[in-house]
Amino acid sequence: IQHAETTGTGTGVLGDTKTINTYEQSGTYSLSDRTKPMNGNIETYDAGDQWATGTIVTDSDNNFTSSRQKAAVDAHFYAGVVYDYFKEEHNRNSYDNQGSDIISSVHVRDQNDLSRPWNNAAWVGTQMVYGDGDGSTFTALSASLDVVGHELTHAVTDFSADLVYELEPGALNESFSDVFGLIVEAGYEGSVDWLLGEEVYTPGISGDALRSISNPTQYGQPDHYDDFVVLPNTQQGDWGGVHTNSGIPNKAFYNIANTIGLDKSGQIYYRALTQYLTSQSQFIDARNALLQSAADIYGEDGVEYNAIADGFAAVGIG
Ligand SMILES: CCCCC[C@H](S)C(=O)N[C@@H](Cc1ccccc1)C(=O)N[C@@H](C)C(=O)O
Ligand SMILES: [Ca+2]
Ligand SMILES: [Ca+2]
Ligand SMILES: [Zn+2]
Repeated sequence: IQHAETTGTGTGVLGDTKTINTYEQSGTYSLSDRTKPMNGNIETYDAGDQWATGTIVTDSDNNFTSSRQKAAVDAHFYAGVVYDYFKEEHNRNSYDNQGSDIISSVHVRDQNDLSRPWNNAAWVGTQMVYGDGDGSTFTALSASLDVVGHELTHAVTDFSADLVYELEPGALNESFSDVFGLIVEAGYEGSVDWLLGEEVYTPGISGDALRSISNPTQYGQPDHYDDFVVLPNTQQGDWGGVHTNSGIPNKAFYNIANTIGLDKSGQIYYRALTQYLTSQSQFIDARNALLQSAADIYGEDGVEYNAIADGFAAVGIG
């Protein structure tokens, strides 16, 4: 059978044209990127408005330009960008450092409410899933690189620190996903916006975002440990407010990155996530893990080390 790695074009959710890595088999093209030094591939599926993996997205002419294909084009392309970041910046081969498949599904609906579009995206332990958004709160979430970076970082976390998704460890889990989502986006776009989800949040309102790293309180998150929000450790309570209290370590990251830059911060944060943090790490443990990582890489009591001590002290930690 004839088959080959091919290069196609696609239209993204926001109307942009992207060049994508596809795979041709017997005249049909699919969203399977086999160009990376992985054991698996980067593959993108259409869940058919269910909570499912679905079927791999295919096209007859290698131009993925239909309306239904747009979210898949973005999920596929941005998964490759995030793969490249972890490989090039941290020499990590996919989320598990074993080169495993990176699978994404778009047009996913919430397992608890299949009746309407899903205003979210997630890592479900085996793959990324993206909702279409209802068009008011969100547009299709794969259209934003910081979302894709956020979700794939959850996979990295699961295969390293494995921070439990509740209370302070859960807020750290969320914060590390925001941190690397932001760093990947800044590296790709050439400048940092300190915002999360601005490209997909409230398509009818310009200039807003789901979260701000530089000013968490702008979107209802605390930016100091004194303002930690106690919520029930239940699904309704967002597992103790993991998306709320992530504002505290997010602000610490802003303080640090604003002092020593995103590249050094990324190296320190990656080392802490993969070498020192564990499933029950609390905010103070993250501070200490980041201090140790900075000392390992840049030396005890260096500018980087002190930026971390100061950045966390400013949010009431350490
Ligand atoms: C299974 C359901 C819960 C999963 C929550 C996922 S990990 C998550 O945190 N998703 C991000 C999506 C995102 C990321 C970056 C920028 C914008 C939006 C998230 O923050 N979801 C919000 C809406 C939430 O779940 O409260
Ligand atoms: Ca952003
Ligand atoms: Ca908006
Ligand atoms: Zn998350």
